[in-house]
This record gives sequence, structure tokens and C-alpha cells, in this order.
Amino acid sequence: MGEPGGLSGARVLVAPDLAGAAELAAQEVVARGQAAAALRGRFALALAGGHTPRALHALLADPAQPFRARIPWARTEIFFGDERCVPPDHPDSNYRAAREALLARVPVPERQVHRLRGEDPDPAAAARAYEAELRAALGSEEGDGVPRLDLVLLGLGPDGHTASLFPGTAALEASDRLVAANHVPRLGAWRLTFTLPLLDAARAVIFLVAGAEKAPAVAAVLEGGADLPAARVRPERGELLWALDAAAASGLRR
Ligand SMILES: O=C1O[C@H](COP(=O)(O)O)[C@@H](O)[C@H](O)[C@H]1O
Repeated sequence: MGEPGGLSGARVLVAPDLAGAAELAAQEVVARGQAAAALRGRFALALAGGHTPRALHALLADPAQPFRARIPWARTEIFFGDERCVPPDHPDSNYRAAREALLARVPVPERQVHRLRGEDPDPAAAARAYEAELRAALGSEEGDGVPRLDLVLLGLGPDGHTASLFPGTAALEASDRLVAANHVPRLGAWRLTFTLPLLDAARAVIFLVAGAEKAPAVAAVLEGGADLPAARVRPERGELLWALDAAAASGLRR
């Protein structure tokens, strides 16, 4: 596994394949979980949606791997960075995917799993309710009133979207909300998503990205100076890490 260096202020780690990149991310989850629990008595972790995190979820849940036993599950609060507007048992539900691969397999108390209500017929109301739930669970330790998640896991779409912040959509510009309902014309659908102020307040953000189809977006975000949604995630008081497989990193100059 190599480390091309800090591009765009980010630390970039490259593994040969998705399994290796997921392992890098799993090591970070353990280290940041242990540090957060020791320092603040709680580990606030936001999970990514989509397909890529499945490898990470499987690793974290596997009793034969070194991660599961080292994560302070009893003191972990689980959030979701985005959700599709579907019921929690729907095949497209990010919550369902995370529950099946991870949450049902680890000793995290049910009351500490905070899911976005994708089934709510009023997505704006679901977003407001989730922001209230997040604030109630985490409070805000600092003067700006924005809760700080200890670790936010994110993915990347080939169009440069992250969470459900798609190019050209309204939620990208939201500065007065931490969670938004976002209409995505390309999908003809609503999504629920964290906004940039909440992402940028995180103590750490890790993008886990794999596959050659993501390589142009990875290069554009990390080297191209592009104004893509993922390039706008800048945790100024936190750390930014990209865990890539070789295919996703193949468009990087170094
Ligand atoms: O729509 C989404 O896409 C991105 C990337 O998903 P992937 O399946 O290509 O890994 C994901 O990060 C986001 O959470 C998800 O809802």
C-alpha cells in the first residue's frame, strides 16, 4: 500500500484493491473510535451509503478480523450521512444495507443507531427531525452550534457527488441546516443528506472510493481544482483522508 501524499490538504492512501482500502478505513475507525471514547466518552460515527462501504462493514463486523473487538460499540452513536427516500426494508435503503452487513452483527445498542426516516412522505420534515435527533444526541460542544461528529465516512459518485450532495443541487448551498431534503433531477428523486456545514465540522472525514469508473472524479477532486461536491468537503478543524484502491487512484498524477 502506498501513500502518494497530501493532495488538496488531504491525506491520500492507496491500496491494491477495495479489500485493502477498506482495511485502511477500518484501521482508522478503530483508532478514532478508541480515541474519541477515551477523550469524550463517546464515538459519533456517520456511515456512508452506496455499495462501496459494504466491504468495510463486513470487515468491521467480522469476529475473525481484529477490528470488531476493538471498537467501543457500547459508547458508539451511529448516524447516516445520507439516505434514499424509501422505507428501511427497501433494497435501496442505506440503513438496510448497513444493518444487514454491520449493525445487526455488532453489540451497538439499538437506541444508539440513528437512522434517517427515508419513508417519511415529507422529506423536509424527515430532514428537520434528523437534525433535531442529531443535536439531541450530540449537543454542540463549541460556540458555532454545530455538533462535531468524530468520524464521517463518505463515498464518491462518478459525477463527483458525495453523501447525497449532487452537482448543481440545492442542498449543496444550504448553510442554515445540518441535514437537508435534496431533490436530484437526474434521479427524479428526493434524497436526505448531511450538508456541508455538518461535514466540515467533523473531527475526521474519510472517503472510501474504489473502481476505475471513479478515477476521473477522484483526479478532478484531488488534483483538478474542480468545484465538484466532494471537493467542497473541507473539515477545517478536522482531518481529511482518502482511502482509494489502485483503480480509483489511477488518474492521479502521483
Ligand atoms: O448515491 C450514493 O452514491 C455514493 C457512492 O456510492 P457507491 O455505490 O458508488 O459506493 C454514496 O457515497 C452515497 O452515500 C450514496 O447514497
